[in-house]
Amino acid sequence: MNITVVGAGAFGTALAICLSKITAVTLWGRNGEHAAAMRQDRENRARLPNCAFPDALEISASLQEACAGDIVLLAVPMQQLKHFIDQNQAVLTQKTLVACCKGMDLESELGPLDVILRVLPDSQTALLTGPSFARDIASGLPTGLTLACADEAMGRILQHRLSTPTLRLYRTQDTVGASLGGALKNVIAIACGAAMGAGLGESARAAVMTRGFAEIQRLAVEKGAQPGTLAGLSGFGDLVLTCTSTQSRNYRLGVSIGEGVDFDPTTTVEGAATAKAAHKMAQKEGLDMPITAAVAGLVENRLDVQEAMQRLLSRSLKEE
Ligand SMILES: NC(=O)c1ccc[n+]([C@@H]2O[C@H](COP(=O)([O-])OP(=O)(O)OC[C@H]3O[C@@H](n4cnc5c(N)ncnc54)[C@H](O)[C@@H]3O)[C@@H](O)[C@H]2O)c1
Ligand SMILES: O=P(O)(O)OC[C@H](O)CO
Repeated sequence: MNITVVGAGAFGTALAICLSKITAVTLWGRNGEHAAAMRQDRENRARLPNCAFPDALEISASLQEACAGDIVLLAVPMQQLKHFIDQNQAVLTQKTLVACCKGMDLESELGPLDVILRVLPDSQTALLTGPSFARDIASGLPTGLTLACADEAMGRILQHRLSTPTLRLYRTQDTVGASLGGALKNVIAIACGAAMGAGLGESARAAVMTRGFAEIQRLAVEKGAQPGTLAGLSGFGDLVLTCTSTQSRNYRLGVSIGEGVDFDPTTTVEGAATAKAAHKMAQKEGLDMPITAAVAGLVENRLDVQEAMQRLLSRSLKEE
């Protein structure tokens, strides 16, 4: 049975390359010229250069044609997801929709699955998340991800359909925990990058990462997540990767903020919008999330790193 990957960015391309080694996959991109170039070059030079497509991988610019199978992986940026689902409801009805994006919708503060279900309430949905860089997955390096699906039977099916010899999926029914862990780790990665970019040191980064994890747990548990999910790949695992690697765009945005240099505004950096959405949500819930508030201030240019760190350090002393 065919699997469709929607979104010919770095991550969609990496998943398509990896899965096409075990099953029939069609990668759909919205831009016809880009799709034609990928078909001719047998690689995605724009988003994931030097990762050759397996012969079996099909490329299409027609969503109708690409969505012939039953499973559709959605690898568009979080802030584009609602628009994409709205525009393509007819094609997506009756499909099992696996969101592969990380973040919270800025307008509604919803995660990917709730964004989908608001438009297509009867859809079967799941979330694929966890520590992974597109290039690692495409290169066949060993990777462990979380497949979150509220329906256990469907979760088992997807776990088996989407695992490969190098991509090992763990299953959970806790979609809230998996979603919020993946969304909020990007916010903390921006904070860690900012601390490093400003020369505050690795000890400061470790403190920000750890106290950031406490914030992730606080908000996610309030929203119904299980603490064990946050300790897993989708939470702690992805936090560690994203807060410590210059491969991460969220981390690199933070470094640029800390260094006071410009960052390419066209780069997909999910943590920027998510920081604003999470800050709003925390305020509404009356939750203390000072690092998230600081990152919202940094990305909105209301604060600089020294002010943000001063605010964090001058808070009243407390129990851990
Ligand atoms: N790159 C990674 O290493 C990685 C790893 C894990 C998860 N993710 C997640 O995957 C998601 C996508 O990230 P990416 O790295 O592929 O980003 P990217 O910037 O490389 O690509 C995004 C793609 O989405 C397409 N797109 C944007 N709006 C669209 C729309 N309305 N309709 C159809 N297509 C649209 C763009 O044309 C582009 O091809 C993000 O949520 C990210 O957090 C990325
Ligand atoms: O490049 P980033 O910061 O979007 O991170 C990519 C993945 O989410 C890491 O798991």
